[in-house]
Amino acid sequence: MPQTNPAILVLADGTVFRGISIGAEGSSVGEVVFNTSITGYQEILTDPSYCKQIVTLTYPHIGNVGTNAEDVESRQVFASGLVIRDLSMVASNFRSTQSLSDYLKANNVVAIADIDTRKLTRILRSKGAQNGCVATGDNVEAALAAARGFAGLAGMDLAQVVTADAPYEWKQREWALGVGYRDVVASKFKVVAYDFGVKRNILRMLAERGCDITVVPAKTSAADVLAMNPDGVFLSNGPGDPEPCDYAIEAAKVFMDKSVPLFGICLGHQIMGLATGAKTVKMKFGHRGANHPVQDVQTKQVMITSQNHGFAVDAATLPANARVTHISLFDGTLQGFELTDKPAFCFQGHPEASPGPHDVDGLFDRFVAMMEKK
Ligand SMILES: NC(=O)CC[C@H](N)C(=O)O
Repeated sequence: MPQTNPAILVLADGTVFRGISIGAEGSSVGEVVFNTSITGYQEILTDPSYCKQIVTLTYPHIGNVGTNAEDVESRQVFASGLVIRDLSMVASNFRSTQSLSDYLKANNVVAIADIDTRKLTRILRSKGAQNGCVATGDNVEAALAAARGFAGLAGMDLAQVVTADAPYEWKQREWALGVGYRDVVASKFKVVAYDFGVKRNILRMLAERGCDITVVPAKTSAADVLAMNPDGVFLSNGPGDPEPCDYAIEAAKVFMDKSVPLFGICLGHQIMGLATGAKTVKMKFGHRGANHPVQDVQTKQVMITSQNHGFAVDAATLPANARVTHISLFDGTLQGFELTDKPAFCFQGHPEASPGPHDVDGLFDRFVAMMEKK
């Protein structure tokens, strides 16, 4: 038998799960959430929107394809911890360069396996998301105190924490088998993308469609962006509560006012909602997974989407010039809207997938068409 180190996950309500450590030594706090995706653990770990969240994967068997240097959505792991049922004993994939456990250790991520993730998920679903602490060892009291000491995500502006320090150019297109990543050769549109915690696959999908992209830090003013003379502005996904991101909400108002083609995803969608005067709310346990049905309310078409959010725009508070375009078929919450008098639209889920289905990637084409028209 290989040697195993004990680890615990303690929820703020006092529930204790005992398992084994499969990552770094130490402890970590955050909001405990669950994701129902079957694949894509490396993309999930490196999605900046998981900053200050401990991610539970409901799929029971994780790690079977190992990890590699390509399947990353940002510069580092952002999830505050990983919780799984069973770690695969072997990593078997032609692209794998490191086992999941070694990857977690190398990236200093505290992670626990061998716990009843079904029980945990049922607790989170019935009581709602709650704060927790994952730690190596068995100091339940310290972990409980840490879990209860975590302030929670409501009111937390994390976009300014994870964003890039300085602007940079993005050239990389989508990954292709046997080729890997290639760079854009000729581009048609100049896009400025706000980095609130941007996932790389969004940038890759824009580059694939002929966009020359300058990524800018979260607090870049609208005036500085307009001085770059963009054909369109993109507002990215990101962690935390959208409401305190007043700098971004102000910038979005300016782009709407000046009729600059504007596209927002996830946190970007919530920021656009707030910019129209609508309100956002914290959801009970949010949406995280790669199998969420979303309906286009005009065509009635149902698409299976990738999701990762814990806040939502309250559709009832949207102004008269906003038209609801998409709703979640799980709970009826708002999934997308557009302005009827401005070239601006947004989506709550993740059209870039990574991981997940590509049913909604037409939204990227829509953004390009909007810039073309302009
Ligand atoms: N993926 C995202 O952009 C998440 C947005 C926001 N942090 C939320 O949880 O709702």
